[in-house]
Amino acid sequence: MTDHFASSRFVLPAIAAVADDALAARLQHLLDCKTKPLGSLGRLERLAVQIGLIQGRAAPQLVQPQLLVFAGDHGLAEQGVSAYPSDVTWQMVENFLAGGAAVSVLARQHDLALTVVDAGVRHTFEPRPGLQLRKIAAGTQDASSGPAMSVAQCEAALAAGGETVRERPGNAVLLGEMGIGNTSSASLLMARLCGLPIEDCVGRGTGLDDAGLAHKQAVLRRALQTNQAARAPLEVLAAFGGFEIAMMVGAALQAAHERRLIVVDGFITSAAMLVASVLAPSVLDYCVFAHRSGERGHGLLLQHLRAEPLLDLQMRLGEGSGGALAWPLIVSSLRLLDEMASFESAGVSERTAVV
Ligand SMILES: O=C(O)c1ccc[n+]([C@@H]2O[C@H](COP(=O)([O-])O)[C@@H](O)[C@H]2O)c1
Ligand SMILES: Cc1cc2nc[nH]c2cc1C
Repeated sequence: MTDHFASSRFVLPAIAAVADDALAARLQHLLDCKTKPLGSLGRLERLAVQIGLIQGRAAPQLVQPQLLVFAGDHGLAEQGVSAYPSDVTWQMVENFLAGGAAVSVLARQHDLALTVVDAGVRHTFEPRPGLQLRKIAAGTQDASSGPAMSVAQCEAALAAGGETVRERPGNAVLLGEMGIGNTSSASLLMARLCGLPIEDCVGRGTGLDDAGLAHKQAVLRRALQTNQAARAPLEVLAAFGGFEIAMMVGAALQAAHERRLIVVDGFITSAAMLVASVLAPSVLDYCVFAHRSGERGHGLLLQHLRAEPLLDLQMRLGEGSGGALAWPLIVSSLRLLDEMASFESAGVSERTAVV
């Protein structure tokens, strides 16, 4: 346990750093022996090495990938910081479950087990398969007039996120989210934890126009001012909130503890990984950042995390859609490591030594 948790019920899971120079060299050697010019699989080679290190073996495999979409509502949305009304959050949860959302299509296409988690939606859902009811409260409080949630609620959300992962099988989790107003939460977390001007961290979210963006910036400046005193990681998370964001933090910490691969989606999911990395820096060893979202601020956040996203499709949808799209690339990196012939086995001439 670290100091942050001195008086808390949430226990930070132990996370091992994945550094193993001998295994990294072995994995790279295996890739270098494959029938291809040295290094020619580029980013896919680093990906295969990373997953090998996470699993601590030279023949890594991915089994039963779990796509977890955490949903929550935001009191801050009442300040007009989104182009859409809060009701879209619960309506989209229904759409995820009915199979009609982008992430539902992609999860089907790529055989990803999709679970939607009600982290704090302002709506009562009927229980059904594929839906986990873990509501902390019916939406957060308005962060422009006080903390979005109490520290106790924040801890409960972290714990619930961890339990969601613990209960699921497999060795890979893809994280996604749904919550009208949550780009505001993500921007506030980024500004406070990275020490950046809020203007560099704010974008148009679901599609604000210029006036809407200016208004959003003014509201977020007020939220930062109101929560001026929040500096410790858990206080910052509680102040700027998002029950779905806090649950993604807990889910990532638990996944890394269990040495599972974590596939990170867009801006909001990355902000959750920022919080997780402040609590436990080695969590980033377990993360693959699926894409650079079109949301202003995401590029800078990825730079801050020293993350190298796999894709840039100018998407800004969330839901875990970027993670689901990156999944086949991740699988391919391991198939290439496993199945490609070596120069020796295929009888192909090796690189000529330059004299
Ligand atoms: O993933 C992203 O980068 C991303 C960028 C912009 C918007 N979103 C999605 O849009 C919603 C938040 O946007 P907003 O404008 O309501 O703050 C939320 O449901 C997110 O999943 C997601
Ligand atoms: C329709 C809609 C779908 C979404 N999916 C994730 N965020 C979203 C926001 C809106 C508005």
